[in-house]
Amino acid sequence: MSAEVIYGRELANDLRERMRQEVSKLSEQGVHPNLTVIIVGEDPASLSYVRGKERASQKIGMQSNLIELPESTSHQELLDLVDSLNHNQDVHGILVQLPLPEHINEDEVIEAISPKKDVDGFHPISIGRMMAGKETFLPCTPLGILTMLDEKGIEIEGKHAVVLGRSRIVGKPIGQMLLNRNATVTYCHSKTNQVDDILRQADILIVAVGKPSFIEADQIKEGAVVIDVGVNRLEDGTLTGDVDFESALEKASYITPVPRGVGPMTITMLLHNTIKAAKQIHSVE
Ligand SMILES: Nc1nc2c(c(=O)[nH]1)N[C@@H](CN(C=O)c1ccc(C(=O)N[C@@H](CCC(=O)O)C(=O)O)cc1)CN2
Repeated sequence: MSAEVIYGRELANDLRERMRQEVSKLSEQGVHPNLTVIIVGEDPASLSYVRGKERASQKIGMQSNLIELPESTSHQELLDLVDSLNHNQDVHGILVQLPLPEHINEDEVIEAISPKKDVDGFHPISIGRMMAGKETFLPCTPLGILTMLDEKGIEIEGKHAVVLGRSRIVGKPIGQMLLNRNATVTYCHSKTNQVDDILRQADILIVAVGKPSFIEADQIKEGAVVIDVGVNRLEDGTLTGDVDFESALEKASYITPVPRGVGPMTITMLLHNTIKAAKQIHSVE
């Protein structure tokens, strides 16, 4: 078998074109969706992601503010900034780029963001609503993954989905979101026993561990759908996923590449959530 490769980049481009039209319609109604992104410090990867978010927003005609703060910014200064953005009527989406420097308490900062503007979907209220299966902002990477599966017509209900990784951004929420769609979900992590036996049972395998080529073909069930969320920069500067793409290609039915797979969908879903926030705040359709 040779898997079909799911290119998130292509789907992201189609979706962003539709969003561009939506933003233009909203502007005619006097609503100008605004995404404000805060970055603290100068981590090169994070800087590149936030600039990507700014570019993507501007390309679809959305207003975007990028606030770059020095590493020395205090916890209180960041909380005060978030508070002022919560009260700023012109701002619809607030995103604080993670990770934050160690002296800042990430949880407190996330909890300070108004749930109405929580376009990352990381606020405990958003997470709680997601767990209850209620309408809310869903975290961008998992939402991008579900959108890719749906776009390909891949059945989720009744399937055994195995999630390797339990991060706040990807692992935990994607498992819950697949459960909400009636998949049978198993989480695996660094302390899981006999992990390979579990991985080989996966109809849908989500890998988000941040270790280059961690998963090889012999850990994958024949015909599985393999979603690679890893973004690992190698010493030679190339980017690779958590899955050994070439060998997995022969075993899977569908597979996402790195780059051009899940990554571009993350930013696309952020734009989607910001448009949704603007519509909700202004009560327009
Ligand atoms: N507040 C948040 N912080 C972080 C998030 C998040 O969703 N919200 N996710 C990650 C980083 N991230 C977005 O912020 C992100 C990672 C990767 C990509 C992406 O498009 N990857 C490309 C390759 C890009 C490259 O060449 O480096 C791909 O996979 O094709 C987008 C966004 C952590 N922090």
